[in-house]
Amino acid sequence: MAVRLHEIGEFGLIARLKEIVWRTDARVMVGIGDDAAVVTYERPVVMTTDALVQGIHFTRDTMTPETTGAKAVVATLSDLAAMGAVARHLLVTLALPPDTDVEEILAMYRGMADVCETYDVTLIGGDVVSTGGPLVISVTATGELLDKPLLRSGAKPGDILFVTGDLGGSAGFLHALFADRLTMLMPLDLALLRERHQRPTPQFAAAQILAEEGCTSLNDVSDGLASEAHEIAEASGVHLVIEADRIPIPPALRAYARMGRESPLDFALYGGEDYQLVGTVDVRRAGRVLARMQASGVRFTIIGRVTDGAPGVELLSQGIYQTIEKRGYNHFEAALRGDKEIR
Ligand SMILES: Nc1ncnc2c1ncn2[C@@H]1O[C@H](COP(=O)(O)OP(=O)(O)OP(=O)(O)O)[C@@H](O)[C@H]1O
Ligand SMILES: Cc1ncc(C[n+]2csc(CCOP(=O)(O)O)c2C)c(N)n1
Ligand SMILES: [Mg+2]
Ligand SMILES: [Mg+2]
Ligand SMILES: [Mg+2]
Repeated sequence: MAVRLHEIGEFGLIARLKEIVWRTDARVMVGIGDDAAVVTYERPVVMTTDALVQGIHFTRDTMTPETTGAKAVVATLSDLAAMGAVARHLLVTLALPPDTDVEEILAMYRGMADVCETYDVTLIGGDVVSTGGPLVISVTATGELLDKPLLRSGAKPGDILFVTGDLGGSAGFLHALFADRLTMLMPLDLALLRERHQRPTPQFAAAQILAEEGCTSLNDVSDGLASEAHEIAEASGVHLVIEADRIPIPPALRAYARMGRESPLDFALYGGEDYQLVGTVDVRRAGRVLARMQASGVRFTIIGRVTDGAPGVELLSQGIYQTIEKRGYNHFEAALRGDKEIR
C-alpha cells in the first residue's frame, strides 16, 4: 500500500529526504536542519535556478520519478556549466499535491542524489509546500568560478560556432511517444532517444576546457539551438551562420524522422532540452580546443561561424542561406495553444 504524504507530514518527509542526500562536504558549515544553510566559498559565486512542472516538463508517461529528480538538477547545473562555473550546492523546493505517494518523492530524491554524487554537489536545503495544482520542483544551484564567467556576449566576427554532444534526441523521443510511434523504433534507437530525454547530462568537462582555453560566448541548449543561437547573436551584436549539414544529429533520430517524414533538423533547431553547450571560439584557438575536447572524450562539433551584419541567425543548407527565426520552446505560447505535442 502506498504511503501518502499527509500520513508522514512535512517533517517526516524532510527527515527521509535528508537521509537520501546526506554527504560529507567540507564547504558546508550548516546543512539541512536549521533556518538556513551556511557555506564557505573562496571565489566568485554563480547562482541560478530552474523549475520543472508536472504536465509541462514531465508526465508519468515521459519520465520516471527517479529521472525527473535527476533531470531537475541537471537542468539547473547546465546553466552553471554554461557560465564556466564548478557546481557546489543545491536548494530544492517541492510543491506537492497532498495525495502524492511518498515513495515517488523518495525516488525523485534518489535521482537527485545520484547526480549530486557524480558532479560533487551537495544538496543543503530547500522547502516543501502543498499545492492544489501540479507537482513543481524548483532547483537553485550555486557554483564557483575558477576563472572569468563565460557570457553570451563576446562572440566576434571570424569566430567559429560550436556545439557539444548531439541535438534533437530529447524532442524526438517526446514526438515518438506523443505520436504513439515508440514501437516503430529499433530497440537501440528507442533506448538512445529515451536516454536523451530522460537522462541529459550537464557539460562540465567541456565547460572547464572552454574556461581554460577561452571561449568568446557560451549558452546551454534548453529551448533549442535556434533560440540559443539567437540569444548569443543578440547579446554579442553579431550574425551567425549555421551549416545545416554540420549539426550533430543522432542516427537514431534520423531513423525516426525518416519514418514519419519529419525533419530531423527541426528537432535539433526547435526541440530543446538537450542541455548541450553552444558557443563561439576564436578561430585561432579552435584547433587546440577541439584536440582537448577529443582527448577528454567530449563530442565537439564546429557547426558554423560568426560574421558581421545585423544580429540574427542564418542556416546554410544545400548552398542556400535562409534566416531562421528565434523559435523554440516558449512557455506562454505553448500554454495558449494548449500543447500536448511539441513542434
Ligand atoms: N522570475 C525571474 N525573476 C528575475 N529574473 C529572472 C526570472 N526568470 C528568469 N530570470 C532571469 O532571466 C535570465 C534568463 O533566464 P532563462 O530562464 O531564460 O535562462 P535559462 O535558464 O538559460 O533558460 P531555460 O529556463 O530555458 O533553461 C536569467 O538571468 C534569469 O536569472
Ligand atoms: C510532457 C512534456 N511536454 C513537453 C515537453 C517539452 N518541453 C517542456 S519545457 C521545454 C523547454 C525547456 O524548459 P524551460 O524553458 O523551462 O527550461 C520543452 C522542450 C516536455 N519535456 N514534457
Ligand atoms: Mg531558466
Ligand atoms: Mg541557460
Ligand atoms: Mg536553464
